[in-house]
Formats: sequence, structure tokens, C-alpha cells
Amino acid sequence: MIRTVAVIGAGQMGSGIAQVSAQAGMKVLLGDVSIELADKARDKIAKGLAKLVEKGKVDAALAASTVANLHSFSDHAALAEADLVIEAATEREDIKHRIFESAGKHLASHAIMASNTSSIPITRMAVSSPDPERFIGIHFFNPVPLMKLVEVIPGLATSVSTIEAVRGFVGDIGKEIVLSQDEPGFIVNRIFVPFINEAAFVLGSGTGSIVDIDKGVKLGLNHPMGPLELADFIGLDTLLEIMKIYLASTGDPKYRPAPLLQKYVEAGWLGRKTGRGFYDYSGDVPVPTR
Ligand SMILES: NC(=O)c1ccc[n+]([C@@H]2O[C@H](COP(=O)([O-])OP(=O)(O)OC[C@H]3O[C@@H](n4cnc5c(N)ncnc54)[C@H](O)[C@@H]3O)[C@@H](O)[C@H]2O)c1
Repeated sequence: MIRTVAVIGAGQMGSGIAQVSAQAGMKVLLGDVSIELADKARDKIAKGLAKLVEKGKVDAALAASTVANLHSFSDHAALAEADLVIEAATEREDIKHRIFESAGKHLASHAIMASNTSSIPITRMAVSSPDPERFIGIHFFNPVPLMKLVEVIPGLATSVSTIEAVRGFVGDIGKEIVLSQDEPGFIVNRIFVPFINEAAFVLGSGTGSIVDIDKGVKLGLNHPMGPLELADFIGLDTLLEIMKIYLASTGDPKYRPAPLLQKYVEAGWLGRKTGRGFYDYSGDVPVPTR
């Protein structure tokens, strides 16, 4: 049973993973590149919970116990007491390998090491961990406290007992599991990113306007957001990179990026983060760019 969880990387995902684990009554060790960043993340979680208490959405006692369960750390020696170590650091393979090597030196003999990566193969990262049988992918969705789903991705060497322990952990934090093989994009992003890419093809071929593509998917498929407005949220550069990874790792031309997606990225129109993507965000309401 997982009682103590360590989270390495206290950004938006790591903070969310730490929060839901602490909320479920587990002791959580939260680390980043410095103790200051870990403390800052802990404070941010506490502030977020305080707001939810004010709005009556979270019980005050639960908020207090959640914050009390969170402990910042900077030295990997602290990881010796963890049953599960989840890496949620920046999506760069070299950074992650270095974390697994360093943290692995302190991993307890029963403990599991996991990565929240969105795109890096689990089997490839497992070689930097002390025991690939106890290495696994645990892919959360953003924002973690709200999203119900967790994808679990065993690598080639991951043992059945590791999968079962992670199943228990995910159940304990109140989430649902889907099990994915270690393939590019796992299940959800493998379906979803080409779907957005296809919307860019549909736009590029002049089949429909930006507004009609988004309206069509919202009303015709009952999606809460259209694919092009969602693309602007995610970042067109990120989507383009993911398509390139799918194409390179499968060699299948069905994953070729839409030329119009490429063109928007070349123009620096990356979505909301640059103020313009498929929509222009400079005014009060988003205006389609085509
Ligand atoms: N953002 C999403 O929607 C999403 C969804 C699922 C999975 N992920 C994955 O989660 C991971 C983190 O993404 P994020 O969106 O939270 O990024 P983020 O930039 O918000 O956070 C990354 C954190 O990692 C820290 N970090 C970098 N190097 C470190 C090191 N050596 N040791 C400890 N901490 C280190 C950074 O300081 C930063 O605080 C990535 O692998 C990403 O692919 C992201």
C-alpha cells in the first residue's frame, strides 16, 4: 500500500499530483530544483485550497490536513521514506534520466518509481532507474484535481505487482485508470492530437471556416470546446512537436502535420500564449484569424 508519495517537479502537474495525494491522506514529499520552488508550490496549493474553503467547495478540516501532509524537500536523500516516487519535471529526456539516476540511489527496495511524461517512452526511461520492474508511467491530466483520468503505462520490464500497486494508489486518490501500452502518445493523446491536426487539415483545404469547424464539433459531437480553440489553449508549437514525434516514431504518413498548422507555428502564431493562433485574442472576444 502506498502511504508516502514523493513528487519530483512542483510545476502545474507536480503540484496537482501532490495535492490530490495529500488530500487522500498520504504523506507527500514535494521537490523541485530548489527548496524555495518547492515551498512556493506548497504555498500555492494552500492558497488554492483556502479559496475553495471560502467558496464552500472544500471542507476546512480537509484543507488543513492536506496542507499538513505536504512536505517540501530538495535533497534526494529524503526519498528513502517514499513508497512511490513520481517524476513530474520538465518534459526533457536528459533532465528525467538525471533525476532517475540521482533519486534512484535513495529509492527504498520496495518502492516504485514513476514518470508523468506525456511523450517519452517508459521503457527507455526505465533503464536509468535502479529496477525497471518497479518503473512505470502514471500519466495524469490537467488540471489534476479536476480530471478523473489517469493513464497507466507499464514498460517492457514492469512487473505485475508494480501495476497492481499503482492501481491501488490511483483508486485511493479517487481517479479512474486506463491501461496503455508504451506507444507514442499512449491512448488519449494518440487519438486527440491527430484529431486536432485533422481539424487544421479541414481548415487548410477550405472545407469549413474556423468558426464552423469549432461549432460543428461542439454541437455535432457534443464536445465542450472546438478543436481549434482547444489547439490555441494547448499551444500550436506543442501540437506540431507531438505530431512530428508520432511521425518519426511510427514512420506512418497518416501522422504528417497539417501544413497550415506548420505555417501558423512558423508565423509565431502559437495560440493564447502569444495572443494569436487560430483566433486573435487582442480584443474583448476571440476573433478568427481566417
Ligand atoms: N501540462 C500538461 O497538460 C501535462 C499533462 C500531462 C503530463 N504532463 C507532463 O508533466 C510533466 C511536467 O509538466 P508541467 O506542465 O507540470 O511543467 P511545468 O513547467 O509546470 O513544471 C515542471 C517543473 O519541473 C521542475 N524541474 C525541472 N528540472 C527539475 C529537476 N531536475 N528536479 C526537480 N524539478 C525539476 C521545474 O522547475 C518546474 O517547476 C512533463 O513531463 C509533462 O509532459 C503535462
